[in-house]
Amino acid sequence: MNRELSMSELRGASGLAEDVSYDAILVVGFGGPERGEDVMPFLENVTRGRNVPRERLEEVAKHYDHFGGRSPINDHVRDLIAALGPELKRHGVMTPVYWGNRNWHPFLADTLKEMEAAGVRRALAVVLAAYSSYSSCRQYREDIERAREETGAGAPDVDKVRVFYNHPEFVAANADRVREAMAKIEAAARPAFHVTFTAHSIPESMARTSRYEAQLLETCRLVAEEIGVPREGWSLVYQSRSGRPQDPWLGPDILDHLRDLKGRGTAGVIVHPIGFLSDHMEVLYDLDEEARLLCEEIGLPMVRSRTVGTHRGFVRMLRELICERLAGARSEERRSLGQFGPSHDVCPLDCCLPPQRPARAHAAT
Ligand SMILES: CC1=C(CCC(=O)O)c2cc3nc(cc4[nH]c(cc5[nH]c(cc1n2)c(C)c5CCC(=O)O)c(CCC(=O)O)c4C)C(CCC(=O)O)=C3C
Ligand SMILES: [Fe+2]
Repeated sequence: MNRELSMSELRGASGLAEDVSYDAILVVGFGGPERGEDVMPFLENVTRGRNVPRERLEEVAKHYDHFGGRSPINDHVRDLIAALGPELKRHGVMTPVYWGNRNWHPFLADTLKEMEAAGVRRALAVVLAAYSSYSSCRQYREDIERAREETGAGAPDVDKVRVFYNHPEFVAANADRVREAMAKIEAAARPAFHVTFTAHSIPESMARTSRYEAQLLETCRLVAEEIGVPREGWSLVYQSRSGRPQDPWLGPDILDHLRDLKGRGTAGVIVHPIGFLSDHMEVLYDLDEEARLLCEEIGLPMVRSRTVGTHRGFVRMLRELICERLAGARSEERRSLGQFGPSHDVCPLDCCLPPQRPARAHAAT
């Protein structure tokens, strides 16, 4: 069988009475700094072992400094959990909700220790990333495993909910956000506006080991369909490119795309960050500062649409993803739209493998 066995399958295979229940939910975030002195240590955590040049780090540090060293992302997760808890209770789910981040406090390892102390044996992780890639799937799982090792023998088992890019509630929530943005444009001008979906760029070597691009395109297509925008009326582009300039990353870059739209005589643009779940630093800086400034320079009217954030439908979807797992592996309720079907609960062994990093064979001359 070409996939990792979950603890429940292992227990099932051993013939022991199978307990498919989880005794905690673990929300897993990216993490972000909340004060100036945390910016550099945070950036070092994010980029450890990753081929990101020092100059890029210093540049990104300035983005954070621009906002007083505070990323809003942790507040967004606090708000999301504050909405998710009552939503679960309304549906009879009393399971406690914990929160741990990959790159900043509260760190996963600290949360797992707290969970162990509270007697949690088995947790269901809600990873706050909608699409599959090494960065947005496997790296979260690796970081959870590292945190479990750090916690020791008593660390809870952690399974992860499926990626939800094609969940009807996710598509509908994104469509709603684009409609909100459209409402800000005068009705007569609206049809001439282009809808530009943006996502975090990743190295092409990373894109090759996952379904990131295909999933993004699918979500864009489904959202465009829901809001009635024809194929020529929308584009998927990429933002927040990092890494070394000589390594190819997914494009087109949003800034080149905006210039191109202007060149084609487009009346205006709605920019929707479909690749992100909240209006965090990559949205506030790379879109609201950088892209907006360019649009002002070239005279292209731009409306930035909001991410799903705490949209009620998005919160409902998270509750549904949790409930379908609590209901047991054989649950028939796995909603999805489009051509790909619901993604797997348990990642196959080759899911979102790390990119092949260029290795230096001999000293550069
Ligand atoms: C696919 C993807 C998502 C979406 C899925 C998900 O949400 O997980 C995402 C989200 C985010 N990325 C974020 C921040 C950063 N990402 C960086 C760097 C990188 N991201 C990458 C990919 C992604 N990133 C990659 C391939 C790199 C290169 C280094 C590496 O190979 O890992 C860097 C380093 C500096 C730089 O930009 O060079 C920072 C600071 C924040 C927090 C914002 C805040 O603080 O408010 C969030 C939510
Ligand atoms: Fe990132």
